[in-house]
Amino acid sequence: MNHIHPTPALLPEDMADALLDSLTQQHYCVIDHFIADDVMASLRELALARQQAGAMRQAGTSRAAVTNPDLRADQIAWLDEDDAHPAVRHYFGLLSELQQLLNRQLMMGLDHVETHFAIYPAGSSGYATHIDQFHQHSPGATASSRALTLIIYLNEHWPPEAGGELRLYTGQHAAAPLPEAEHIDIAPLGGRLVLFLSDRFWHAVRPATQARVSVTGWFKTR
Ligand SMILES: O=C(O)CCC(=O)C(=O)O
Ligand SMILES: [Fe+2]
Repeated sequence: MNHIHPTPALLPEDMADALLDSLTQQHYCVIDHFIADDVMASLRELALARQQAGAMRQAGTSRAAVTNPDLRADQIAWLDEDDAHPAVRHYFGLLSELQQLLNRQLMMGLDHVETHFAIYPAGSSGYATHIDQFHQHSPGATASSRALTLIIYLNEHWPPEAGGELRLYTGQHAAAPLPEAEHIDIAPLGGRLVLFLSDRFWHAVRPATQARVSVTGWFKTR
């Protein structure tokens, strides 16, 4: 297993500045190498081990009220803040620093986070265009709303032809935009962080030829 050495500040200052600038200006941000390779490898290993152990289940969508792999092909496993695994502790440490930073600098009023691993199997259709706010919450979660979506990709090798991009629609739309509406495509490169305001961005996961591994979270207000 990988050895993880937490430092007093898990989030370097230049990274924090870039993140704040980008979030302020665009309401989303993409930060490469947000987590170190050893942390990524360790989280990835853990996600795959949970899958092997049968601890992941087919994700659902609230709209369909049932699992429907045509809408959403991923399997998920929720993460517990009390998990003693070093990589999970490191991850929650990062989230906590991030939450404090955003509350201090942008007054976001973030109260807590819910987070899960996600694995889209090789050859998956991805995740249809949606907004995160109206989704089913984790068992036992409160009805408070999702304010900020966070995704960290855990893919060691991801060639462009593998697809699987996160398609983020940059315009504001009352209903799901057409596939080619103004957007950016973000490749799920290992260590990359994506943050966006949960109630603002329609987004989709493009079909992928390889298994696509990530950890996704939502910071919620009270
Ligand atoms: O993995 C991604 O890039 C996005 C996942 C997503 O949209 C979700 O889980 O709600
Ligand atoms: Fe989403």
